[in-house]
Amino acid sequence: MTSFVFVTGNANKLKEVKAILAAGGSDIQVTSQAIDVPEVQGSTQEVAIAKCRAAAEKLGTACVTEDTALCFEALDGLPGPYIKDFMAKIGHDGLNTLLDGFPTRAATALCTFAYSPGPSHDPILFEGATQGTIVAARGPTHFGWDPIFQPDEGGGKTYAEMHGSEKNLISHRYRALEKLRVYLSEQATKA
Ligand SMILES: O=c1[nH]c(=O)c2ncn([C@@H]3O[C@H](COP(=O)(O)OP(=O)(O)OP(=O)(O)O)[C@@H](O)[C@H]3O)c2[nH]1
Ligand SMILES: [Mg+2]
Repeated sequence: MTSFVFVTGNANKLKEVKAILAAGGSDIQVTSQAIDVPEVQGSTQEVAIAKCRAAAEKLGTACVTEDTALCFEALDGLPGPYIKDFMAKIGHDGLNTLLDGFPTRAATALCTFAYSPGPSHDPILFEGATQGTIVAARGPTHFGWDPIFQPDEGGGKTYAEMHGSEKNLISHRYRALEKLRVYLSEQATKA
């Protein structure tokens, strides 16, 4: 059996991670720690590495962190890793308005899990992406920008309109977590 400490302050992320692993029949046990770690500016990979490194130093043990970015094609990938601040300041309507006048509303939801074997080690990254379109908000509003992201594979529904089990089959988080799961299973077999 494998386990990891997931450093996140986001209850929705934790819930989805547990649901995705359970749906896949994985025996990986997840415990969570809501410690505050700084998030630097930079590429999604630089942000993920710095956050995981800081979390491992603070915890003094191996850990997993996760960063989610929402990248607009028309804006060359922005807001990207800064989506949290954009959501907080301009919300669903503002994010839609931002794209008015551009030829495309295409967007990529990008999830980056980072695994650190412990302090002073380089974190390893696992990325997952889901392509979609930014639309006027539809569906329940309990998780971030779910109501304005309509994945290409979602049969016309936004993430928010999907049942959790539906989102978890095609989501950026599912795709990245699957790579982490395979890596941890391989490590456990080697040990
Ligand atoms: O609609 C959504 N569907 C998702 O699947 C999803 N995953 C993350 N987010 C939001 O995007 C920002 C990422 O920032 P983020 O990666 O720094 O996360 P966070 O600060 O909330 O938690 P953490 O850093 O403690 O893990 C935050 O506003 C999250 O709420 C999502 N919104
Ligand atoms: Mg964060």
